Amino acid sequence: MSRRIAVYGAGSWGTAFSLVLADAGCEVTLWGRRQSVVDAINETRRNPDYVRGAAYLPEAVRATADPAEAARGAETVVLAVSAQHVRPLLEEWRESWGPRTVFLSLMKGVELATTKLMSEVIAETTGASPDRIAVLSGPNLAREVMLRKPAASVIACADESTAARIQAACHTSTFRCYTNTDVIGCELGGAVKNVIALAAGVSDGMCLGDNTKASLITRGLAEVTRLGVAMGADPLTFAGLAGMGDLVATCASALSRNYSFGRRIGSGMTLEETRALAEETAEGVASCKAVSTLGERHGVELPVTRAVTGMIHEGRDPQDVMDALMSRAAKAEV
Ligand SMILES: NC(=O)c1ccc[n+]([C@@H]2O[C@H](COP(=O)([O-])OP(=O)(O)OC[C@H]3O[C@@H](n4cnc5c(N)ncnc54)[C@H](O)[C@@H]3O)[C@@H](O)[C@H]2O)c1
Ligand SMILES: O=P(O)(O)OC[C@H](O)CO
Repeated sequence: MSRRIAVYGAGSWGTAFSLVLADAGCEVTLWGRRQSVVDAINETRRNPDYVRGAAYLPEAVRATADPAEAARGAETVVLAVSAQHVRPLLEEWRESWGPRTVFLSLMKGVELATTKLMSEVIAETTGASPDRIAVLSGPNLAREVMLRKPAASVIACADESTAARIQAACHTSTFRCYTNTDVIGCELGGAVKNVIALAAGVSDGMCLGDNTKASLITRGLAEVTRLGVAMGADPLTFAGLAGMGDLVATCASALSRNYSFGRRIGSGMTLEETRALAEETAEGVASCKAVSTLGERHGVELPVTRAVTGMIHEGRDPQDVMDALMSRAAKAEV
């Protein structure tokens, strides 16, 4: 008998990940907020609002706008809405899930109001224990995954057997999943790479060149590793798919919303103009501020994250921010 899985969020990643689950043999119920998106998926097997022109969804994916219907019979709940909006949704939906439901977060963000990671928000709102909460993170641009181009990812859970069960539900010939027990490291890697991708985009928007971008990415990796270690993560996680892997994909791809957002800022657009053009979720825009706060709380310096926060939340000029980064005191690399 195939496994039934509920995916909440019919945006880019929820839709593409539903295709992966169906390819792996699962029956998927995909919850979408808007009835028009749900109808389009059921009638055309495509999601024109988010992943235009991509592959057709398999018949094993059925969409609904009713969260309770999505939950029916599902042993695993996959969460793919924007990080800043998930808490009230979980509070609204939690009654429809059973006491043994396993949660898998696909979200890459830190809650601005509380500086909580998504696994913490899930634990607080649902009461689930750590062995029932997993996260998936890695270099996974939705459009490429939807076209079944080969990709890899990490599933992290404190309980190895839970991670292995989820791995079995989404491992396919084009989507290769690894397991890990470092939930904090994988989540931080996914959230902070969005912030560094904003910086990489700004750099490209300013035509600063590849040396600048490589330096920002590498020093960004150093700062997320420092923060992760201070928060209890394994530093090796950041050398893996959820760290370096996702930085490479996101900081170099025009498909990345965070990179594109930063690029527009760097090329001289105002924040308001940039926001108006961003149709989908660029999580780093809110998360940079939350990550800055985490750095202050843990006594960890995060110069690139601070620079991005300065540009996005404090109206600082990109050129001034770059000059300030370069004029920091000279120091040892590690
Ligand atoms: N798109 C990707 O390539 C990709 C890959 C890996 C991880 N992610 C992560 O997955 C998460 C979802 O991203 P996405 O790309 O699917 O975003 P998206 O913008 O394509 O879709 C966002 C989803 O959240 C829902 N949503 C947004 N605001 C809401 C609100 N106020 N109330 C209720 N629902 C709301 C939308 O209806 C939609 O289903 C993000 O945390 C993102 O960082 C995205
Ligand atoms: O489009 P972005 O910037 O949200 O990035 C998408 C994925 O997280 C890449 O792994």
